[in-house]
Amino acid sequence: MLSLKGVRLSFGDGPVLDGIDLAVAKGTLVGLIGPSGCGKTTLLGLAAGTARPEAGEVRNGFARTAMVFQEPRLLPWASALDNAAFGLKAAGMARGARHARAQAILQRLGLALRDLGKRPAALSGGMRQRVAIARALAVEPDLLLMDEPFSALDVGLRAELQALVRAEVERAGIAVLFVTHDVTEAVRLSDRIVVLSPRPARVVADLPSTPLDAPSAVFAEASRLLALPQVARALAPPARG
Ligand SMILES: Nc1ncnc2c1ncn2[C@@H]1O[C@H](COP(=O)(O)OP(=O)(O)OP(=O)(O)O)[C@@H](O)[C@H]1O
Repeated sequence: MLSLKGVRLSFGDGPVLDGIDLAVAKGTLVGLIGPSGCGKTTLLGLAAGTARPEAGEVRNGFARTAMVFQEPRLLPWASALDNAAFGLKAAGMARGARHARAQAILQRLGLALRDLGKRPAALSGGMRQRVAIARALAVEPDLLLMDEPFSALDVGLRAELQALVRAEVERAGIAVLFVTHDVTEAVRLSDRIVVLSPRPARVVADLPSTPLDAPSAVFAEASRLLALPQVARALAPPARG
């Protein structure tokens, strides 16, 4: 279980998060939406343990937490296979074993055998993000934190990769907390959708959800959610001025 209770965190220009209460249980997929700049990435940092709250409490009771970012952050000199196996190498796993595990995951995520030896510069953006996701899954996390992991991808590819990731996390019973600006993504992946207010963020809605696949069902549910004022506010484009 990951739990945040009464969490506050400020930067020089005031509080970013204030009074955040949020729990993520084993094996559940929680989508996090909120206005631009409200503190979603900061919240993931607290969950990952890279930041500490100034008030309140963050408890991460999961054994292994892995992270996927919006951009792949791969080692440019290493092959797709070595990038995917990076966490396993760091953990001391022998070369043959780590390559076998990384290869199996890369192939399930849609990489062809011929691509495994290629460096990131020779891969498409979609393939690079598959490698980044494989790197996170290879360490067999029980909590996966993802910060807009599909937002740089084309719409068709996005839906394909969302379905593949959902199959992987459901297969392994991984809990997921992911940030998105795309309500259809939240609907495709989430068991719960948590909505944050503008900065300083707090939780303004915590909505039960059921992961959906059929496009008509996804769009119907997305429209229903967008009719909720908190959701519409969370996904509105940033005000210009
Ligand atoms: N290290 C930092 N120092 C100072 N301010 C920061 C720092 N990191 C983030 N902020 C500020 O905190 C606020 C929240 O940032 P954060 O990246 O968590 O928001 P976000 O909801 O993920 O944004 P977006 O939706 O645009 O990705 C922003 O106003 C940002 O400028």
